Amino acid sequence: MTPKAIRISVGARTLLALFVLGLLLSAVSAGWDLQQDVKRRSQQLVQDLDAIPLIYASPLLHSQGQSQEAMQSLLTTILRQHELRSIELLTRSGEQIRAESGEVGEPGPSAEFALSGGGGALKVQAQRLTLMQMLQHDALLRSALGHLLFVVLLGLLAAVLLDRWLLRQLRRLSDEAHRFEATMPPQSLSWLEPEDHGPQEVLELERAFAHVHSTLGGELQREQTRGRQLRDEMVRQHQRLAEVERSLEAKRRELAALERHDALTGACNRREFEVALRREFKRVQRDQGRLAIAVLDVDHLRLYNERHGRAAGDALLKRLADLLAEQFQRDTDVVARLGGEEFVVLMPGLDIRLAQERMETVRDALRALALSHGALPDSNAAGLHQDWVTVSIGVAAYQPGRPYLSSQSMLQAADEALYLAKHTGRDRICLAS
Ligand SMILES: Nc1nc2c(ncn2[C@@H]2O[C@H](COP(=O)(O)OP(=O)(O)OP(=O)(O)O)[C@@H](O)[C@H]2O)c(=O)[nH]1
Repeated sequence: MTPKAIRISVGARTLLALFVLGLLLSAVSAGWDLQQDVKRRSQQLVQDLDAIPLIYASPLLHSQGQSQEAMQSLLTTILRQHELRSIELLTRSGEQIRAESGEVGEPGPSAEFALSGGGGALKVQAQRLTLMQMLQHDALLRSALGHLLFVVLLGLLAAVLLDRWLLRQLRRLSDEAHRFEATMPPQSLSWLEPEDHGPQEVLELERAFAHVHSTLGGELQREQTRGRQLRDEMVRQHQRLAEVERSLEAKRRELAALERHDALTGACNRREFEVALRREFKRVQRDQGRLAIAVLDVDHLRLYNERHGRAAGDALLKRLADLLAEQFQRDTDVVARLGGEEFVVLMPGLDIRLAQERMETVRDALRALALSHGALPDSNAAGLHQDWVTVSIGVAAYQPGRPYLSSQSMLQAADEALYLAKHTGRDRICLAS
């Protein structure tokens, strides 16, 4: 087993972390002690300065009776002995003698003393010691600082190891959790680098994470499948609804057509005709144009029904409606069944003569069909009647010089003309007067 293969538990790593913390605390404490020591040394320096006049009062007084070189030598000795920056003696005769260490850098504290017995004054200035100077002079301090550095380095090393062994893997696990995508397959241990040997707890955490991942993924897939099925069902229902709507629309159109057309013959019904008549009548009144109406009635339909049956009578009515539809194909023409065996044709733009001509054409076309009646009352009376189905027609027209007050009075005039045609022998056209 290589050293890398040894797994270190989270507990051990926590201990390591506590150790690092302890080291750091020791380092801080040592740094604090060092600072206090420096402060103490500064105070000591001031006290040393105060002691100088007391220690050297007598030699200084005595030296003033000697040569300047002797005084200079004494000052230099004191300077070196106490590691001063400078020392200056003002003799009682007013002479000024000075000795300097020649050190550069920041000056330390200074003090001035009057020498007892009228021996003049002494001015001293200490040298402020830098950390390096202190270290040079103090072996104990050097040793303390060395230990402090060692502890700090050890702490840093331990922190790096802690980060590599625990925190980095926890960070990766956290990243993985952020990138969590339930629809993607779980990545198992792939997020650990091959050379990584994470703590057991982290591996178990990762396994638990992968388990939750795969469970959620499965659940999500089931939900997605259910969602798809619901969507498909909705599409099917939507299509069914659309089919029902289409069929409803077709029925509605059929119904609308039935509302406007006669079920047996397919011609317009009475209501549709009346709407058209009112519309065209207003127009002709406004434009002072022409509008003709012809009312047609099958002659002796009752007898025909009795002879051939009602279904044959229906077929006859349908035949007549088709004939009229063929004859009147303009957009403005309206062919309608008023009820029973009675039809009406609305002919905008035609005066009474033209309408009569068109009706003659209808009669010719009906005759050309040669629909045998077979039950006409006088069919056997030679020369009076042919044995064909015939129609009687009454025609009325709105035209200049022949206006009607209303569409109804115009229709009534056509009806009266039809009545006349019926009562003057049928199979003919009568014009409204
Ligand atoms: N087959 C069929 N017959 C109908 C229809 N509507 C009405 N009739 C018949 O048409 C006949 C109309 O009879 P009448 O009013 O006496 O008129 P007619 O027999 O045609 O004689 P005239 O009109 O005087 O020439 C009745 O017998 C009705 O039953 C229908 O839709 N189909």
